[in-house]
Amino acid sequence: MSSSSRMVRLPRPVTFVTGNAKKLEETRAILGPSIPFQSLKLDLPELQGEPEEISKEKARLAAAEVNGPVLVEDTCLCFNALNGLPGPYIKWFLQKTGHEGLNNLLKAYDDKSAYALCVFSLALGPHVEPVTFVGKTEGKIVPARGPANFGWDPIFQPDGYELTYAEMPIEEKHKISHRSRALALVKAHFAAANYAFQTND
Ligand SMILES: O=c1nc[nH]c2c1ncn2[C@H]1C[C@H](O)[C@@H](COP(=O)(O)OP(=O)(O)OP(=O)(O)O)O1
Ligand SMILES: [Mg+2]
Repeated sequence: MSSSSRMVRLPRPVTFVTGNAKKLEETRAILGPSIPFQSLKLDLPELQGEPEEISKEKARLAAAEVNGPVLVEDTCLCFNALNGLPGPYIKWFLQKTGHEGLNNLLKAYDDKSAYALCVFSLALGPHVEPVTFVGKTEGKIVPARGPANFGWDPIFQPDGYELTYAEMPIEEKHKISHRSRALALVKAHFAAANYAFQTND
């Protein structure tokens, strides 16, 4: 069998759809040239449910919008003392209560442990079932330390580190982050799938 017959041809490169510039920046840095992609800034709806289902539904909506192959991701910050909440609702909790409010949520509990989840979904087109890739990093919630450049980075201290995500050099975050772990699986998927992108040039 020739290698070309095993190729899945896609009409154009994948579009990473996100309204979050920092996600895009990190994803570009982590992927480097490994997967060629375009990006589209679009505020997709904040959905409810389990993380993988939310991410898949985001991909379906994005693929319908783009009418082509898309990559999306949904990020959760889950507190063990709260059985995984705020989880996918972290964006609103952060926006409404801030770093201090998030710490206060755990005041009643000794257990400050938490994990960051990143769920990427790839949909090859509007009518193709999305596939998901999950990356998880365990840590704990601490009073904010470090520059407030990206979301809840100042209050998340990964296990095995004395620094919060915000205090680490970005390369250090990428070594262990929920996002780079999920993207390692995306990369492996692309390497195995041997997609061929038709380009216009
Ligand atoms: O590595 C991270 N370090 C710190 N904060 C982070 C990280 N990754 C996402 N975040 C924040 C952004 C948003 O407040 C929430 C996730 O919500 P989420 O819906 O996935 O992101 P979003 O609405 O900003 O962008 P999108 O258009 O891709 O849905 O956690
Ligand atoms: Mg969102």
